[in-house]
Amino acid sequence: ICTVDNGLSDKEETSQSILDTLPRYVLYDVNRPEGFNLRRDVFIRMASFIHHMNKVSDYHWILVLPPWHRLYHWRSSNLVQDCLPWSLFFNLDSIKKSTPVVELHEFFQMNGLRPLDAQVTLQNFNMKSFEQYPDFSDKWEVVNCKGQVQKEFWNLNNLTFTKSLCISFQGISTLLADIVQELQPRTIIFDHAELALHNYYGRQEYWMIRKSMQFSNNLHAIAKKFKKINLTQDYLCAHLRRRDFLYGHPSDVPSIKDTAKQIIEKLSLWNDIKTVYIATDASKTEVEELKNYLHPYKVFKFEAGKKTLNNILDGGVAIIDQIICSQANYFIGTSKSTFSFRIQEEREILGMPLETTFNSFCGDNIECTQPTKWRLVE
Ligand SMILES: C[C@@H]1O[C@H](OP(=O)(O)OP(=O)(O)OC[C@H]2O[C@@H](n3cnc4c(=O)[nH]c(N)nc43)[C@H](O)[C@@H]2O)[C@@H](O)[C@H](O)[C@@H]1O
Repeated sequence: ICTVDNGLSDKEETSQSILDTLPRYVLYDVNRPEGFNLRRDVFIRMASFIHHMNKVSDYHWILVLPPWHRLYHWRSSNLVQDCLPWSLFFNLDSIKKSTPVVELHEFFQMNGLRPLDAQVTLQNFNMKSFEQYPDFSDKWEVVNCKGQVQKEFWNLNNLTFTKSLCISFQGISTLLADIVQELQPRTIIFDHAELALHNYYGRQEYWMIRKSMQFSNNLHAIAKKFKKINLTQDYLCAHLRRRDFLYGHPSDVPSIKDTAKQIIEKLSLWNDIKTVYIATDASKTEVEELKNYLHPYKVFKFEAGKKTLNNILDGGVAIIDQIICSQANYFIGTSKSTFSFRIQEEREILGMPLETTFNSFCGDNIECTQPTKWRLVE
């Protein structure tokens, strides 16, 4: 989807009066190592910014969905996982009902090879070492670039920019409107969009955009089929985030033995549940070890066959895990994992009872606090 095929070139002149009637576009990208579910959160912030622009500006603004591109956590090295459209994972009709968005290839059909008017790389303000009380006020400032500025987004050498600048940024995503007001671009790309914070986290607008992010019908159908065959009774879903979490958040990740112990403790409180569904990025060996500890409970895990994996890729498999966990009778997730947060949100949207949703594993022998209950606001 990252090709330009309509033949429009940057040489084509369009008169100012026509330009004034055309929509304007915001593109964005996120810090490379960030995972899928943090990126979903950044989308909400950028969508909120577009809503704001469409309230305050004379132009119609459209958000260009950044293609999914070789995420660090997608581990199947035999699959090509570049430049994937959002429609592979999400129901675009649903997203479009709440926010004006286009896929990158649709943007190219409209813009051709014209350079983007502006590339803005967001960066943090330098903290002065003597600053005892950091200043958290919303602010931005054009500055010298701190490090390397991304030159090729999504490996596309045909995406060029007329102007490129770095901006120290601290504040909510709607503050980006001031930058747009200053630069007056028709097309602009923000890099490191994750630095722009939520406008109203957990409020009405947040949930309106969040609800629109439904997964694709195809992924729902695969999850439904798996459940129909395997999960015929009430089940508990456990999301075990491991791999980089083992050293990133060691005190939040229990050993496999303790994970089993904590699952069995929960099951003992819910007499009707005798089946466990495991969603995890753990290795096969760890999953087998867990299954042994959980014996004689029935334990299931979704494994995509070769053909299915080729179609839905690693990202699709992860979403199927999330769909199945969202619909479970009881959910226990990994503290601080956005993968688990998104499941909890989905369960709120589905109206699952509170006590079955906001539960997390604790590290071995640690009395941990349970997750904040971010309730849905209509
Ligand atoms: C330490 C931080 O962790 C953050 O991860 P965290 O919030 O859990 O959640 P995500 O941002 O989604 O990144 C974790 C990725 O790991 C895979 N993964 C994790 N759990 C599962 C699972 O149960 N099933 C399947 N199939 N895949 C899983 C999946 O690709 C997922 O998008 C990252 O966003 C940050 O970049 C950073 O790495």
